Amino acid sequence: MTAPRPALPGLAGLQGSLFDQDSDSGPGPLGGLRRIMLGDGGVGDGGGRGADGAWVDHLSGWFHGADALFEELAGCVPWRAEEREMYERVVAVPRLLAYYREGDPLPHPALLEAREALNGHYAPELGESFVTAGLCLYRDGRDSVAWHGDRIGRSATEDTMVAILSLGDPRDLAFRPRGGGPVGLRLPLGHGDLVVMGGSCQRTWEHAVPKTTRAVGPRISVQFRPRGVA
Ligand SMILES: O=C(O)CCC(=O)C(=O)O
Ligand SMILES: [Fe+2]
Repeated sequence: MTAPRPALPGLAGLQGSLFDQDSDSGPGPLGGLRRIMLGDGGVGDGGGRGADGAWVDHLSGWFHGADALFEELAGCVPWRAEEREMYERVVAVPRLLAYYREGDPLPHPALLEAREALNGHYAPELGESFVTAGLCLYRDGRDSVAWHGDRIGRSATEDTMVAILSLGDPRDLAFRPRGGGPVGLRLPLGHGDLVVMGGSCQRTWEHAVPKTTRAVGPRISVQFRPRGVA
């Protein structure tokens, strides 16, 4: 039996030692980004998969003052519980959500700075800008997101990018080839980390945040996407 949980996490769950004390939150330089190729000779290529042009960029500790940002987002974002049709069934989504469409004011100025920094770095390669922001709150290790690709809209047929700022307790972001198979990459996302999924990643690979029995507190994921990608 699962214990009932409050709609919002208690911030007491946060481990103080994990967080820096800087109250001014913002993105740092992107020079330290590391690109990991998926398939095609990269990770998860055990089955001799052909070139699929999927990649993931990762940068640990991109954000400074990430604890202040976490607390402000946890407290001021209008988090919603949702149901979603998945595999032709309606299921409760085990995480809380908020969505900012193109042109909507973002809930914190540091997220605007993050988006500007990402656009400055990636727009030449992406050919457009990140414009929407999806926020997810994983209250504890029972919250998760199942295997999926962000394939609603243009990303069903075109290469694109989805950039994620991870805040709060660490959780793994796992990757496997579309349709199943062994996990090709398990990326532990820490407080203030940046991960960017690019190329054909949404079409040819799936990602998930698996449930964990580890004692983890809340995590917030901020996903920046271009127009028409969800
Ligand atoms: O929690 C994350 O960082 C991943 C979220 C995700 O994959 C999604 O919302 O599409
Ligand atoms: Fe996703």
